[in-house]
Amino acid sequence: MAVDNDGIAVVTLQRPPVNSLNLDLLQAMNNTFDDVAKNKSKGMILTSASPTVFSAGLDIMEMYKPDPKRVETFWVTLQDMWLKLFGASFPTAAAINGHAPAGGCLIATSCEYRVMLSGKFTIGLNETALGIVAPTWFQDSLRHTIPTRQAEIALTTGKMFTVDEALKVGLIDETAADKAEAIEKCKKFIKRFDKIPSLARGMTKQIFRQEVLKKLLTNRQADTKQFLDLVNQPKVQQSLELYLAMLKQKSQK
Ligand SMILES: CC/C=C\C/C=C\C/C=C\C/C=C/C(=O)SCCNC(=O)CCNC(=O)[C@H](O)C(C)(C)COP(=O)(O)OP(=O)(O)OC[C@H]1O[C@@H](n2cnc3c(N)ncnc32)[C@H](O)[C@@H]1OP(=O)(O)O
Repeated sequence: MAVDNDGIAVVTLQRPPVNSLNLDLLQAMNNTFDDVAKNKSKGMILTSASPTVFSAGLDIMEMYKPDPKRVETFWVTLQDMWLKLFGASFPTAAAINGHAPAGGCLIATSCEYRVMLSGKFTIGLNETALGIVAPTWFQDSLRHTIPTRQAEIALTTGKMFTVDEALKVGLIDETAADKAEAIEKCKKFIKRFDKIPSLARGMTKQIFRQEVLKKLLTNRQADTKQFLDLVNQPKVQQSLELYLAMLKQKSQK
């Protein structure tokens, strides 16, 4: 992860090849978010070092034949990451310079503003298409971004939106021709708060988001248990094995 700081922290996800979210990356993100808060940055922009993938979502290897202690830590660290990002009092934006499926879409929708590169990229919560259920807080992040009806249809169909579709439904706010332009547009969004007192801004955001945050905070243990029960089901392990094989086969073509 690289952080450039000119008052606005640009945090670059840098875990080749596809920025899949494993325990180490999630821990690094949490430390970085804490630093951004401590350094009193004006705001934070999340982007990717990959030219084609913002993030491929959760690292499936963390869930396939998992070590019991590690997979639990993995999930709790993912919950922490979401609580810190969705609940950040400082302004957040995502410069989405590539595909953003599942957990990649979760990161983007946890931010306050999204600029995505024009091109053949897709973004969405595709969980149902994989035969799994997007956790409540994944669903809430989408519902917080696009109208409820479109969110329900997108979630139940596991829809991956093209850039044009994402713009039309409000899943992204703007498009950009390249990464530099996407970052500039995100900076412009964050600079809109230059004349707004930061305490009032931060508290307003937290009040606006508190219902959704509280849902996970009061249900963390049940949410973790639900995930662990699901991930340890033989049928889910079988699906993960097939999915990994499919991804591998595709990457070797
Ligand atoms: C499936 C989970 C089932 C049950 C778990 C139970 C509960 C789940 C709870 C929470 C919800 C889950 C949220 C998630 O985020 S699950 C992850 C969903 N992600 C995806 O479906 C994306 C999969 N990847 C892709 O579609 C493409 O890789 C992508 C479009 C992002 C990029 O394509 P590109 O052509 O650029 O790269 P590839 O050649 O496909 O991949 C390169 C390399 O990376 C490996 N890879 C890709 N994605 C993942 C991943 N998410 N985790 C681990 N590894 C991944 C891929 O296999 C290739 O590896 P290799 O062959 O070794 O080079």
